[in-house]
Amino acid sequence: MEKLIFATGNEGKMKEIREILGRPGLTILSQREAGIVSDAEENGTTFEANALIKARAVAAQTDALVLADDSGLEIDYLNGEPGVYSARYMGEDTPYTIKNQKILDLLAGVPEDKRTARFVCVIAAVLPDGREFTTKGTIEGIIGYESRGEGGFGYDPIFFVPEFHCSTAELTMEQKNEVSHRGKALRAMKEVLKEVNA
Ligand SMILES: O=c1[nH]c(=O)c2ncn([C@@H]3O[C@H](COP(=O)(O)OP(=O)(O)OP(=O)(O)O)[C@@H](O)[C@H]3O)c2[nH]1
Ligand SMILES: [Mg+2]
Repeated sequence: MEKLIFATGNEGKMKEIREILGRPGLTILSQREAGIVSDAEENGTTFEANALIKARAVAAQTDALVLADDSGLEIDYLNGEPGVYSARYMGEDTPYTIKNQKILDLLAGVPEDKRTARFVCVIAAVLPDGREFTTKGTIEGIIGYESRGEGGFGYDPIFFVPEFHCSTAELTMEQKNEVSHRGKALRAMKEVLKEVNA
């Protein structure tokens, strides 16, 4: 595993991925850095399906190992929404300040024990020989009463982790990666790839 291409267009994910998987001797390229344009349509209904769709679309254009991340925020009070549609919730180009405020408004007056939520991340790998693997990671938390913090990306300012008493946007990247859905799924994938000698 000397080179891998990550099938994502999300720079926030890419930063975390480099921090979690990075080691001397391993080149990690985003699909853009690899010069690959993906035509993946994320039309699956599960994180697993969409992660595989993204990984396969890039793998079809390279001989390198390809990984992809499909992730999202499940809010129990909203019946699991936005879930697999997290990036598209209220429109892909709508700023997260607006999306986050909308969620805070939808949960106005809802008591803490009903504000439970989780981030979910599925990592898919497509190996040069065609084998495919997926791993999953989650982090449980609650939707806060206000946006807090500047770190991370997306919904991080409204996602509070009880053991840290703050939002994931208030954690350092190192702290977030240690406990996050993405950190867990990527470390599990590292083990899988080691086992299959990829
Ligand atoms: O605050 C957050 N902290 C996180 O750690 C996190 N992980 C996922 N998300 C949300 O879920 C969508 C994924 O959707 P997604 O997997 O389709 O990714 P994407 O469209 O952004 O990029 P790509 O990888 O598909 O190119 C993202 O855009 C975010 O809205 C997060 N929000
Ligand atoms: Mg996407």
